[in-house]
Amino acid sequence: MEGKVSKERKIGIAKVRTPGKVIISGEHSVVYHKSALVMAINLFTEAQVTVFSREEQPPSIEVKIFQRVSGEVICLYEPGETNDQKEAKLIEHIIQDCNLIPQHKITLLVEISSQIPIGAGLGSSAAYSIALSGALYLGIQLYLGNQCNLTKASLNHKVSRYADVLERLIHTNPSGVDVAISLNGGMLTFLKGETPAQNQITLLPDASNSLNMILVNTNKARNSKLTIEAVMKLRDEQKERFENLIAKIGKLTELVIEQYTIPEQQDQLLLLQMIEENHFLLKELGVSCTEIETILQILSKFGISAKLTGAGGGGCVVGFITKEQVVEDDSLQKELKQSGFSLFSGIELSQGGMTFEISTEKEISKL
Ligand SMILES: Nc1ncnc2c1ncn2[C@@H]1O[C@H](COP(=O)(O)OP(=O)(O)O)[C@@H](O)[C@H]1O
Ligand SMILES: C[C@@](O)(CCOP(=O)(O)O)CC(=O)O
Repeated sequence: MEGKVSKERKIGIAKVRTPGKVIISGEHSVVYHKSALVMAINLFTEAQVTVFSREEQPPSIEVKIFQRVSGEVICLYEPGETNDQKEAKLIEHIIQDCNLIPQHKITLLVEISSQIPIGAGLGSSAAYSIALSGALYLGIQLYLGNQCNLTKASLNHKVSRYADVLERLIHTNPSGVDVAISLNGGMLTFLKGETPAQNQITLLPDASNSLNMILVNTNKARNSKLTIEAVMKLRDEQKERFENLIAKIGKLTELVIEQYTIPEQQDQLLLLQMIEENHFLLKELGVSCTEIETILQILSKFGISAKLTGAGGGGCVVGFITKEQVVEDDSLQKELKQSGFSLFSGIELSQGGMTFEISTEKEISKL
């Protein structure tokens, strides 16, 4: 990619890395101001930006976005023909917010790479929004020579606002929970406020629970936007039924949060029952599908309590077992595979959230 910009002076490189997530309880109801419990997982999206200052005319701020998928490089965004794209709107927003005047001659080459499957309910859109926003912001700061003034807090603040802009363009009405967990990492509870500034985020540093978690992908790609819109349709067409279901999921989630935060109240079997009840309510809300139900049946044969995670309609199922429970992994894997599903291996909590690395000609700094 560098060959394309040989007449330009390289200023530096910045990298942003941020995790995906699993919603333990509260998907959909979180959009309607009920609490959600969510954890970051060890699958990451990374964006690397290389910053060039151009010498030749005309002045302009050029951004190109590439994605690396299985060794192949695909162009996601180039200036010119694709200006109605969501990425173009984000770039415009960040340029304005950074007061970058068009007299500048700057090229930002962004390369995205991701371990998070897209459209699987594991927060790929939020991780993409954060990684891209962070890379663009850091690229501009590098160009302006402002990198020494950056603090982690100010970066988090900027990136959460920018990522929210892109998430709104990808989804219809995101709650903000995915951006919050990806930025912070670990485990947290999230309550949507009337404005994003009023969102309540409570980090759960010591949230340890005696349950083990497994993750299964239906391999049925779907779009969160459509599922969120289907729930909005239910709200508009069957108000009472919708409100009843959202209230029940909200209450159940509060009880699940207690299980994770009040050690004296921990009751593994009760928690497993609540996971199953949560799935039943999500199914009633209309966001399950045949593939998810088939996975639930398979998992139940192995004694695993499970629910869909994320927007539903496809995507992933999260299953829980007690530490004492023994599951025949090979048989489970075989049965899931035969039906076209995949069991993730090695998925665990990611304590860290978004991280940055900046390198100029002279220095390397990590934030
Ligand atoms: N790594 C990525 N690169 C480019 N776009 C992405 C990436 N991840 C997510 N997206 C965008 O987000 C959309 C999927 O988001 P969504 O339906 O919410 O699924 P998920 O549950 O995985 O977040 C994609 O259609 C695409 O527009
Ligand atoms: C359905 C919802 O609660 C979670 C969506 O998660 P995902 O996009 O499927 O990863 C929507 C939201 O909170 O914005």
